[in-house]
Amino acid sequence: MSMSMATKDSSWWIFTLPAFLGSETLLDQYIIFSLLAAFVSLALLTWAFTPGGAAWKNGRTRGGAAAIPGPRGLPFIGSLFTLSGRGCLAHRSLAAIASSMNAKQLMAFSLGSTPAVVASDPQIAKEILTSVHFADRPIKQSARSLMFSRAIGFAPNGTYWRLLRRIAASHLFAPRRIAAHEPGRQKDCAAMLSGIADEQSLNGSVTLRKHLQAAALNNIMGGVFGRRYETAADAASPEMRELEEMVREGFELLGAFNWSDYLPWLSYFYDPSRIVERCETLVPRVRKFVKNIIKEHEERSNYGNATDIAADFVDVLLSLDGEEKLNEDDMIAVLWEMIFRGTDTTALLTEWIMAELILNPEVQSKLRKELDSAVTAAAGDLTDADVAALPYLQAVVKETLRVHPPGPLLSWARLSTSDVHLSNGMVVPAATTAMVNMWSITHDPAVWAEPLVFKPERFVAAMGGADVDVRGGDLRLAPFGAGRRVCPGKNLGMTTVALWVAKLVRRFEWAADENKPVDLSEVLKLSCEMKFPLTAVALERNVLI
Ligand code: HEM
Repeated sequence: MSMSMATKDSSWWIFTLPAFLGSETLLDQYIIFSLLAAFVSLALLTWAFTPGGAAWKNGRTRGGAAAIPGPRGLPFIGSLFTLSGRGCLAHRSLAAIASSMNAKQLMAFSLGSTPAVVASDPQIAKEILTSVHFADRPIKQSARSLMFSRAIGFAPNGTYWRLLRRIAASHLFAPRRIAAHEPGRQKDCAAMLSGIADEQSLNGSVTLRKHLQAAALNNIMGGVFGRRYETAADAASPEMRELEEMVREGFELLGAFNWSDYLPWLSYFYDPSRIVERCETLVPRVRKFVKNIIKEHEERSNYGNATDIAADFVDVLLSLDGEEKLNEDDMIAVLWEMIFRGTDTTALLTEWIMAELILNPEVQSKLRKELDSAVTAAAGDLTDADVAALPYLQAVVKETLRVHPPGPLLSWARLSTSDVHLSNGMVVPAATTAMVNMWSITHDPAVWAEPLVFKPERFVAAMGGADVDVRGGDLRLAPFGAGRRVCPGKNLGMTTVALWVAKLVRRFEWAADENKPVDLSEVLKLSCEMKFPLTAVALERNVLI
């Protein structure tokens, strides 16, 4: 009897739902269920018929004469997995998808509810980076929490951002300011070389990264804060420890992939890396640290002297008057940002260069020959000016920027502020996040012959190569971006790296460590760095440096 009842009416359990869900009537439940089902079906249907995924609904990819192709990704989250995950190399995954979909010029994809495009073609990349409608950036939650929305990199395009760029351009990055800080740079470099020599004689090999990071931090701290940590005691001081720890934590927070940036509702209950909490802990530490330095400058009260060519950037900011005067929080944001932008990029680019020089001994000896004859000609130590005039050295730096661009997706994306019409007939709608896959362009055989071969000669005019402008003028190789938001630190970065490489190669012969062969695997964090820090044998040469 009970058996037949069960078979006759197998939906009896529905009548128990109101009790479980605490609802008064069954009708409520049906309505909720139907609405939910309708919503999910609609979302799935939208997703199924939308190139680029759900964030591109309502035909947003088809605003121009040509539609923007792109992968649908997964329902609701779109292509988030392409960018997230441990060991994920987003530049390579995006390049592979763009190539398979014939979407190198421009590809649409969805990052949760955020519509995004990526250009892997020099012409379209140029149009995006130089467009006035792409002069904003989307800002991550961590960057906003760490005050970066008031710093140069994330400040929206407008009066405040233009003011910051102008101040930085004339007081921090102008060629004469860079030249004025050369003595400090030479000192940091000399300290790095002796640290390397000591480690080599102690261990028989050198792990280069920590030496480069310390020199990079000192270089920025010197130019920006007027403070260097030169002696062993300085380097081990609690202040330096605190600084290093804050920088490391900041890098981790800014580099971490945060799902809530693209699925904002997740932030209410899912924050596995505790990003919000960690930012809240870090900010007061940063404030205290930077405020102390500002206070010391104020007490010295000679910042009226900021026109002094060797003044540091704190002096300059303190000396601003009237409408240009920044409040304390803005100053902290701007100063703190410089440390983040300026340290890892120069250190990790130099590490890639040294790795390539070890793997390509013939390039290393050719470079050393050029350096040795330059020292003879300069009748003394190598200066920034000598180094800038060495074509092979400059070509080695450029070739490394090509093979290992530190920001393979140019690090910080752009945001369109109105519809942008491109020369290929496509239209990028307003409020779209745009990336440029510089790595894909620099590895494209249609753009560069034998793209996987490390060949600095391709940049030396006298060796049949091309003199390519890497500072934003030629989108075949624009590792510093281009347009009005191009990297303002490009000259400082190039000068520093070229000087370091010149001195490293002149003072030591570099060879692979047999126990730890050079491994060019990448890891993409805030920038793209060597996954396994470079360890090498540095044999001291008998030269005056
Ligand atoms: C090898 C060294 C470096 C590389 C490869 C690099 C790369 C980049 C890239 C790709 C961008 C985005 C550009 C764009 O959107 O078009 C950028 C922006 C920026 N970089 Fe650099 N950078 C380097 C060194 C530096 C240094 C040394 C500093 C400062 C001390 C610096 C400060 C900045 C700032 C403030 C921005 C934001 C500009 C804005 O949004 O207006 N960079 N950098």
